[in-house]
Amino acid sequence: DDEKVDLKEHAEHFYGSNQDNKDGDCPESDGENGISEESDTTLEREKEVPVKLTRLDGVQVGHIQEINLTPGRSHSLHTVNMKPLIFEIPDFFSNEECQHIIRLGQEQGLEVSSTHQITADNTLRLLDTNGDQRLSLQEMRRTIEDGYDIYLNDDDIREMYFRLKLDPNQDDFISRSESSGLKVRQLAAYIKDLVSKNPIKKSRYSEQTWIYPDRTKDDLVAEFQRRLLKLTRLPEQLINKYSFFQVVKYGPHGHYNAHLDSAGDTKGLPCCHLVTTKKCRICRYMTIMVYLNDVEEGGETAFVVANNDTFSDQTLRNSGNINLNNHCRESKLHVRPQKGKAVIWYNHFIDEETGWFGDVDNFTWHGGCPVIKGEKWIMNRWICASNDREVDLA
Ligand SMILES: O=C(O)CCC(=O)C(=O)O
Ligand SMILES: [Fe+2]
Repeated sequence: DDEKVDLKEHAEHFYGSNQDNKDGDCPESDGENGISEESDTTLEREKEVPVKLTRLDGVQVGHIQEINLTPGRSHSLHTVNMKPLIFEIPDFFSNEECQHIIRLGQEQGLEVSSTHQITADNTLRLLDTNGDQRLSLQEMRRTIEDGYDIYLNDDDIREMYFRLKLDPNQDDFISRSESSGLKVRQLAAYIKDLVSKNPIKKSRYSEQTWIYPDRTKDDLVAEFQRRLLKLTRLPEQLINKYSFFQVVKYGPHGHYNAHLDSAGDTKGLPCCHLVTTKKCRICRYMTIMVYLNDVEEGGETAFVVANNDTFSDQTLRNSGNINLNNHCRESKLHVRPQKGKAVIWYNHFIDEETGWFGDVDNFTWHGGCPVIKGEKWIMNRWICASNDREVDLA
């Protein structure tokens, strides 16, 4: 799953700042003093008003709106949270529909989810964050998380030091001289071996498959597309293109550590859905996730920093709360899995000037808490957009 690698690589550097490249094709705005009195000119201008992205109005937490998504059935849209904006639709899928999607996934065959290839190349960056010329346990933990997307606790790290003879004086610090004996190749091999025996240490412990609506002549998949269009009221090009979705199964201990489903944009990288190169960023405007079964225990979707006053990438990473396998309860908001329930959120804001793809919403950091009992099936549908409205609407 290459794109997850990209998400991780790029996401880190990008949030927080707002340096969208807004020159070029930005439509002329009629600001306060640009309004013409002449009616024909006004008409002319109205024709040119560019299509905008839509964003449902949450109003306030607990707000319920009746919505019409499919003939003969009524649905309701519940506002779960405002920061970030999250909605739920109970019974978005009926029991039969959930079964049907699970079957589609099973028929296609699930594969182990992966986010990162552990390679023995020498790119590991030792994160001496406080610059004291030695690595604390926390700094080593962060080094391994960043380098390999593997989540260790202090005892795992001590065990690793012992096996690799990295910390002979056992003071829990890797000094400069100790780190000179650190062979990245050896470390990578150790981590690889540890994870093969202990997949629970991976950031994502699940199985998955992709379903492509255009290749799947399936009535429900087509119906799903229609429901999305009615729900989101987005231009249909956005719904019809890149319409593939993921079916995911978590077994006992299955989890997905916290992440953003999309990346920010300060380096001006192209969106991954528009290019075939690896140097790209994931551009997903919305996430629609549906629980396909009831989980006996655990498996909540956790929004790690929801409703915090401020967001800091470093604070989040140092807190250890990305590791939902160990820190699920520390998250600020939990959504309970419930068969057929859809959870919907916006990974990006709408850019005020362009009316199109804006900044990433850092408050959407989220993941799946460990399944304690039973299994958990979900489907993930992402609605992609980019900074180029013309390309998106083509
Ligand atoms: O399993 C969950 O609740 C969250 C899954 C998720 O965030 C993802 O697959 O991107
Ligand atoms: Fe996600």
